[in-house]
Amino acid sequence: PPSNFPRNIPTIPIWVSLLGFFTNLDQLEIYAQYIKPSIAVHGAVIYFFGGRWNILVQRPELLSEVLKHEDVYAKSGNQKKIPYSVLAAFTGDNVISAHGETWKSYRTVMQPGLQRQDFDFKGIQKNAGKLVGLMIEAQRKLPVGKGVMVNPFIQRFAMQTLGETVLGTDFKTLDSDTPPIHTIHSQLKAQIFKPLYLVAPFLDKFPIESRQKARVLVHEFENELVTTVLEQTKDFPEDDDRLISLMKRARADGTWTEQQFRDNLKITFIAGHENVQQGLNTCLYLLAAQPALQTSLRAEFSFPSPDAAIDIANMKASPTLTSFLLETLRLYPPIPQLLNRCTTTSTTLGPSNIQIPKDTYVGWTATGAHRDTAAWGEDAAVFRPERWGVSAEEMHANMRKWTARGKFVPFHGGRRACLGQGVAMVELRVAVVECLRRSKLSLEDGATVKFTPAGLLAPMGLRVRFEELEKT
Ligand code: HEM
Repeated sequence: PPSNFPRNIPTIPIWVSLLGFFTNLDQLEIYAQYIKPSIAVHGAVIYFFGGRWNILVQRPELLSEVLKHEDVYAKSGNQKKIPYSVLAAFTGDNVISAHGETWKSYRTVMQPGLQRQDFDFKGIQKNAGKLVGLMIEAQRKLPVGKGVMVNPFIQRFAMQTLGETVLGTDFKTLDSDTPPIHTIHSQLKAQIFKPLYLVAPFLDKFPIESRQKARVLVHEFENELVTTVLEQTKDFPEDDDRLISLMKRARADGTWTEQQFRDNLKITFIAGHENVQQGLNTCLYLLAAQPALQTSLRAEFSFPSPDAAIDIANMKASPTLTSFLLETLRLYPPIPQLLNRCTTTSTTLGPSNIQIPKDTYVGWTATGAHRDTAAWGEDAAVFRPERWGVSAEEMHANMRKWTARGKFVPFHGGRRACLGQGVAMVELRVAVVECLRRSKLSLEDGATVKFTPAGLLAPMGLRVRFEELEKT
């Protein structure tokens, strides 16, 4: 690491960042074996990622300090950090990665559209119903004992729901498994999240054939997305207050440039479906592995008829469902690590005075903060929903308190907290309840589940068996 990096925290050897590439360890195993022993003691470590050395923080007190001082730890996304990379072309300059006045202009336009209270919950339920129907149908075609590969179905659900809920667009991903946006995006993702390029993005400076193809895919994806959304929303009324209409008005009145509109549309599509997708994958894994949990969740809901609408208020008040989701997001945060802040001045972090020079990338491991034994107790790595409290009210209060303290940060916190948290939680609640009301879930016998080696955190290639329940 550079000579001006802090001396009082350890350095994780560079090869640890490459383990996901040349071993079959998943990122939870890599964290537990190679990062935790140092970071748990010192609260932060020096860590190689994204082609540079960074300061990676775990201890919640340090993390909340970073989140609070946004002027010192300024957002600096891929477009600034690795502008030449395929990843930067994919995500562009957007509401998640921008800083200062540019970010404010993005957030001012988008916040009212994303934090509405009147989303189409019936639409989410309809999609969740289709998702479960597709998975049950796939199960019927499999030999006894085999399970359905759930990720492709969940991805289609997450894209469709995002499209209808916030972009006013029917991507048709639940009616066909090969709509263009789904196909291009799947091909692109296979390229983008290769661990080697996440760790060493400077390789994108070289004329590597697969990366050049990935760049072409990025353009195809952007054009397909923009064209589909604009076509489907062209007749929306002038004063419409859905997110997409607010974004189109910002483009038309010059608040945003054409590229800013495109980049923010892309990031809404990406962040709006992928994180939910990975979160739901993990939910199905944990449910399938714990039949008793399914029984208690099922007992919490009663449905007067198979088509009865799900009552969202009832779901929020449900302690078993709430604690299940919070505990899932704690142990398996879909965004497990982020290194996208850069110091605007030299600074000192925490009581042990970690001296950080100007222009240093700082980030955190949510995996680590969520499993920090000083913050969560000796059983921090154990799935124990009861830790959230007794009533749903108490659980929500704990969530807010623990987010403010930096110990529960799946949606991060402070001014830059996720704008889609409300929608995401509703999607997860509805999808979980729909799955349980229609089926019993189990893992294939002897299945060993591994998580992703890098990037978003989720079980890889998860197969779940669905046993259809009698309609009540
Ligand atoms: C389980 C699902 C989700 C998770 C775990 C999640 C997580 C996060 C995290 C960790 C951040 C902070 C990123 C950073 O600091 O660099 C973030 C920001 C953001 N998320 Fe989400 N997200 C989820 C769903 C969604 C959805 C469904 C949408 C939109 C429909 C969304 C829109 C956003 C936006 C716009 C921001 C930027 C906020 C800002 O900086 O002003 N997210 N999300």
